[in-house]
Amino acid sequence: MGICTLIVNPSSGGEKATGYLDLMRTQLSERFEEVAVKDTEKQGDAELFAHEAANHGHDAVFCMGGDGTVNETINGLAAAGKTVSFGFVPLGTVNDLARAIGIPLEPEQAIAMLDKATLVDLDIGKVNDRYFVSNVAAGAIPEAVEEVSVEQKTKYGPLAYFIEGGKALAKQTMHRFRITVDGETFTQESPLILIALTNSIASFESFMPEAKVDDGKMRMVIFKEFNLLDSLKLLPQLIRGEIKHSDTVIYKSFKRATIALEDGDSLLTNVDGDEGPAFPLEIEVLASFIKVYGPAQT
Ligand SMILES: Nc1ncnc2c1ncn2[C@@H]1O[C@H](COP(=O)(O)OP(=O)(O)OP(=O)(O)O)[C@@H](O)[C@H]1O
Repeated sequence: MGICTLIVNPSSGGEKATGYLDLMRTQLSERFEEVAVKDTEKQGDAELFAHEAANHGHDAVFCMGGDGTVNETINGLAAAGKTVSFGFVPLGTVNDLARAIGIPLEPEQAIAMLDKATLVDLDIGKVNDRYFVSNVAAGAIPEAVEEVSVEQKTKYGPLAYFIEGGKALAKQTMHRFRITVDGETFTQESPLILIALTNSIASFESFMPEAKVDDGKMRMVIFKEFNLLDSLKLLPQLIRGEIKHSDTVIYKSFKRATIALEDGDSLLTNVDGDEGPAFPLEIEVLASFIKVYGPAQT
């Protein structure tokens, strides 16, 4: 048995969370003798609540929310450095970690899954002083993602990111990066660098099919300057999950990397869907760092 904390972001996914609270509380009561529910009110609350729960010796921390809430909860747990199990009900637009682990995207099913859930190992990433569970992006796409409005998300769902991202890539703003990947240093001009910890990026599950949640590695995809013909070649490769074979990208599988911006521009980064740290970036994978409730293995 034991004690758990349930962090709820009432604003996530069009204010769906509160409607599932009773169901989730009942489910957790089957496993834990005490369930402490904490509602978030603003940015940083989920991180603080997770950190407190870990320091108070709670056995597990769950959250209900989108990727932002999941990221904050992981940051709170990782910074506390205690062994606390993690679980979540995906309520956002994108839900990349849920897709990677195989947690149902339908909240009722995700809650029901906890009945027979098993704890699985999960790699997490660290970029400068922040932790992440899914991806880091630098370049045109992160600049564009900041522009996606709540109205666009509601109307188009994850497609909103692709529309804005596609428009931004078409503009082809190149930046000069100095990159070190597991000891190898090179310089490359690129409009976009993506670092993926799991298979799914912006809800696109076949982006990196070879990425497993506990393989102790990350993948870096550095897009080269490309013309219309290149992008027509790239699209089917993307859809088939073969981006690593594309000659329009440089692909690296790695454990540790640094990325510096050489051309003096400032450039936004995006970490798990929200604005990330400034350059230079120091990135590393923390293999099997946390245990997460996932579907029972058959
Ligand atoms: N009570 C609240 N009211 C409004 N905003 C909140 C509240 N609590 C937390 N937040 C904000 O919600 C953000 C996280 O939202 P989250 O990503 O979980 O859901 P979402 O935006 O619906 O999902 P997605 O990003 O997948 O669209 C936090 O960064 C925080 O700023």
